[in-house]
Amino acid sequence: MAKKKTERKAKTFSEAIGFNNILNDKTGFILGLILFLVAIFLLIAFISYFSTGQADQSLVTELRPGEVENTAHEFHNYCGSVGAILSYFLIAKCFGIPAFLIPLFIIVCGLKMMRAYEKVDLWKWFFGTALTMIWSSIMFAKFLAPFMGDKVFNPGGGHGAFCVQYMENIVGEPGLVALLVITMLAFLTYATSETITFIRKLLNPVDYLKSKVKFTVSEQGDPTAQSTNIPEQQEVEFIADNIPEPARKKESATKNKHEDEISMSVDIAKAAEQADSKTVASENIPSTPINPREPFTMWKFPTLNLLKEYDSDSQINYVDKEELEANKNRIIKVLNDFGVQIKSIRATVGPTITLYEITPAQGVRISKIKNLEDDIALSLAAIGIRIIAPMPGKGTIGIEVPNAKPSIVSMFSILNSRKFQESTMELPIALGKTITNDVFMVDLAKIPHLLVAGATGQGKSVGLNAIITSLLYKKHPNEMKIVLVDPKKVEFSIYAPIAKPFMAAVDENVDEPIITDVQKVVKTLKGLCVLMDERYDMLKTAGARNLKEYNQKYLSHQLNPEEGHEYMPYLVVIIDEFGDLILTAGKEIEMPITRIAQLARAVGIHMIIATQRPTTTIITGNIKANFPGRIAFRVGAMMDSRIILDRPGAQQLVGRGDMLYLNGGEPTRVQCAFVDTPEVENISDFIAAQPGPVTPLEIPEPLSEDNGIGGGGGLDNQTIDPLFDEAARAIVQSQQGSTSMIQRRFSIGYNRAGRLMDQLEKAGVVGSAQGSKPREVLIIDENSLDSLIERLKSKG
Ligand SMILES: Nc1ncnc2c1ncn2[C@@H]1O[C@H](COP(=O)(O)OP(=O)(O)OP(=O)(O)O)[C@@H](O)[C@H]1O
Repeated sequence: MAKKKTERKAKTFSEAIGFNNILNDKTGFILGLILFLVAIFLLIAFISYFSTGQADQSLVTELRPGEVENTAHEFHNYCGSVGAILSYFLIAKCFGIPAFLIPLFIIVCGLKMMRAYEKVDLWKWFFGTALTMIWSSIMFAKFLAPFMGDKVFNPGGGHGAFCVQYMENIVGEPGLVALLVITMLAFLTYATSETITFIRKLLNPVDYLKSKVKFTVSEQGDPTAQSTNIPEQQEVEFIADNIPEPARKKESATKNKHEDEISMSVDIAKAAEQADSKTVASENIPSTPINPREPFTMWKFPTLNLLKEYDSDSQINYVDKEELEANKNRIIKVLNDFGVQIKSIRATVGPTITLYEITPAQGVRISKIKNLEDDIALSLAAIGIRIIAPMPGKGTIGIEVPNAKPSIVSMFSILNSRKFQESTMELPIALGKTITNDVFMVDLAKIPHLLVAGATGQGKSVGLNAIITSLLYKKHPNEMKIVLVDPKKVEFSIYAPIAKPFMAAVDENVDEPIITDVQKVVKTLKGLCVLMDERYDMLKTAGARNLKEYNQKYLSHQLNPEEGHEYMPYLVVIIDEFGDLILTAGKEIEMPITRIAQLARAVGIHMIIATQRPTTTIITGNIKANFPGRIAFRVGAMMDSRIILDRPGAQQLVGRGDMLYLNGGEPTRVQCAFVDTPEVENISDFIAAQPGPVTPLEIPEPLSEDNGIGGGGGLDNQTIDPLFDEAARAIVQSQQGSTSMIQRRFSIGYNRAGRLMDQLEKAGVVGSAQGSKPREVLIIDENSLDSLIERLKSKG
């Protein structure tokens, strides 16, 4: 790819003619200035040629040695003998009047070299001026010459006159005229697609005029309404960007012509600002007294060449103007059919979808358009249409329509962006690109836990890989550890090489830290709960409120390592196919996950759980309450979307990494970055090849099999409330975990009922408090309760 880029670069005009080798800023400027002056000289000589050419003719055609010096002022041209000779050669001998395009092109070259107009594409100018000059020289020779009388030169020059003669001999006068018209049309069509529309209108003027008469846009009869939102130059920009013009599809005969009348402004998302370094993380040593990266201060972060570059990386989104126009017309038609008039329409082209933003005409209620959702979707006949009515914060309606040719958002383009490279987030996760082509990043440390769900094959695994990859590009092994749970056994095996530097595991798993066995998962999660408690104790003794504060204190020598203080890495726990685990191990899994999710944020433990089964048995109320960050890939049904995001929308995604990200507020549609298995393998091998930690970070063992969560861990039999059994039974029978119910039922005070609830939580009868809502009851029937109470008693 890099090679491709270089090849492409070498084709720029300046390089092709060797400008770049001689150009530094000053020489470029001086050369540009010289070119500029040469062009002005030529222009004066050319203009002067019109009046002096006849007088100089004989001198130039029969030039004798020494005459060039013009000592006796024989030449009349303002620019002397050189001006007379050049004008004669370029105008009379070559191109006639169109030779004026030569100094024009030289001026453009000069301005470019002076860096006054850096964005000028000299190749385009070269071909544009050369072709125009050749064509118009023939044209002038054919049509202008007869009117020029006895001028010394042919207006098309020697070249024009010769070509006219030559072609007329072969194809006659009509053939020559036809050739001139065809070449002109071809050139104009290439230069701007408006030519096609113009010719169409020209070919069918009656229909066009009829449509003009029929058309009314504004309900209120406001004649200016239709033109208010037609940013003309946007259209021009759009055309000038050289958008590929695929063959126009046959339009339906019944097409409503007035659709053409509402112009659409098109925003083509700009490419995200790219950085130019090879690595994305700063390798600078922090300026704290203790270096947290010791002893691996020479750690090299993965380089960008480990990732694959795609063609789409070097260009902005592919834009098919025909497609935009067709969609626009269909949207306007369907709305019109239902009596909804609109004022303006605006399209924003993203990597995989285009957002059409509609401003309804005055007096049209948004609810009316909202009711037409299905009709619009039906008329556009494409999957993945999402209607946002109204667009939050705007008075418009958004219709997201998938692009016929989506572009891949490569991990390379995301990690190479300035936004990612300059990010100071604690745990930066680069997810992909939004519709406006902005790199979409979130800080896992702030989310603080993420739920990822979507039907199978819609991009979940790629999404998890993108998350892990972005963390590996930014974090040092001392700063972050990962716990990977992979019941499918194959998804995360590519990360095996980074186990030692980057993973954490309980003692028995250190050799194979990627956990695939359910019992090991339970043990690891319980171990994480113990680690969490230990970290809390350390934070308490250090007087720190969270891991960041604690680490800062440690690094600035405010904590004594001999008292057990050490630098604490973030822990990211990633559980794939979380649904499978819940189905096999149930509450045993859910409870430690809930506990970690509730409490672990402050101590730097963050969780990402993924499932392809978005059902209420798997994504329970408890899970939802504790996983504020949600990512939904495409799902099969609206119900699934409601379970993941608390709203519909995910069923309308297009798949292949199209996702909705939600963390409070409104969901954002993001095209997930694509990272392929070979790329992840490259990164893993790169990391594994360097010196780093030799064993995974050890997670403490849970105290005993039953200890910890759900086994009555932390429940002190001495202080257990005498009403414990009865209260537990009342809760299980009513399946209602409410403190006020206990208060009422046993006529006890609020404090005692609260303590009882805490004990019931520790015993695993009810879940944790959820604000004012009743707690979730974790024991389904009395039999299970009896066995739990028996276990608690036997522990004594
Ligand atoms: N961001 C993306 N960009 C482009 N294509 C993608 C993207 N994400 C996924 N795909 C395509 O979709 C295919 C399936 O993706 P992936 O394996 O991530 O799905 P999944 O949801 O994890 O499936 P499963 O649940 O069966 O593991 C990929 O092989 C790839 O071709």
